[in-house]
Amino acid sequence: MAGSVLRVARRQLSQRGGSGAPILLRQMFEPVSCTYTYLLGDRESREAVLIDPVLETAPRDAQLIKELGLRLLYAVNTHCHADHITGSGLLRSLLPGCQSVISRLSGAQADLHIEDGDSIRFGRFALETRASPGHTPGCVTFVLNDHSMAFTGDALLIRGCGRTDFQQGCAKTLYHSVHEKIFTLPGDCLIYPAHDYHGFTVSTVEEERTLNPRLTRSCEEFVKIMDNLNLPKPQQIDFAVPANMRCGVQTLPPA
Ligand SMILES: N[C@@H](CCC(=O)N[C@@H](CCS)C(=O)NCC(=O)O)C(=O)O
Ligand SMILES: [Fe+2]
Repeated sequence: MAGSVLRVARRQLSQRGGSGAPILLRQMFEPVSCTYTYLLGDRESREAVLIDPVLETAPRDAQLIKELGLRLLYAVNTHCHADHITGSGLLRSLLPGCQSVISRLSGAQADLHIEDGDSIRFGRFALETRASPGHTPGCVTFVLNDHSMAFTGDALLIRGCGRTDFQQGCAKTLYHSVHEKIFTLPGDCLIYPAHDYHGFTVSTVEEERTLNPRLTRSCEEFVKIMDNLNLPKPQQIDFAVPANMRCGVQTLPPA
């Protein structure tokens, strides 16, 4: 009895932000590319960040941010997306004060370039940047500072992972990224991916560590699986990648 009460108390604590205060979290969906955009905010300071916005749904996101009385500091990208145009360039115009963010290794334009170990602060919270290359060389995973949730982009999907057959992808690199940068997080750490094609919304480190059909295999077997996915290329790749190298807009005016 005492043990179960303690476990519940621990879980409640871990679902709060690093400061002990509850974080504001919204998961939003863009149905054409099946992309999840995440809004995280500090209820006290009203500072917020948006992860992986999509061009077409950026006006929706901006409206929600205004309705909730939040101040968007950063529109961040987990990587240079191949299947949709990022909304980060449009959001910095719609919400003055917002800065676009992407990893330096992506080679893409943005107001701020981040690297492994960098923190993105908003109010009492912070997102730690963990380089998780393999799907692309510049992929990063964002981990809330209390390690209660991770935003894995396309490195780790629910029961899957990002493909490695374009944008200088590398299956062996992805395998090591997931095992070393994501599977080392606490088992009850929530996994929020950039996409889902099967109707799932969230997973945990423990679930993926034990049930992911690709990443529970050896590295050698994983590479074979990834070499034989034979997926059609994303419909928007030919114009999305060049656009995303420019933050999703033609020119990047001053922030
Ligand atoms: N049909 C979609 C593209 C689907 C796709 O290729 N998804 C990528 C992630 C976005 S770059 C992926 O890595 N998929 C892995 C998988 O196992 O499905 C479209 O045309 O946009
Ligand atoms: Fe991707």
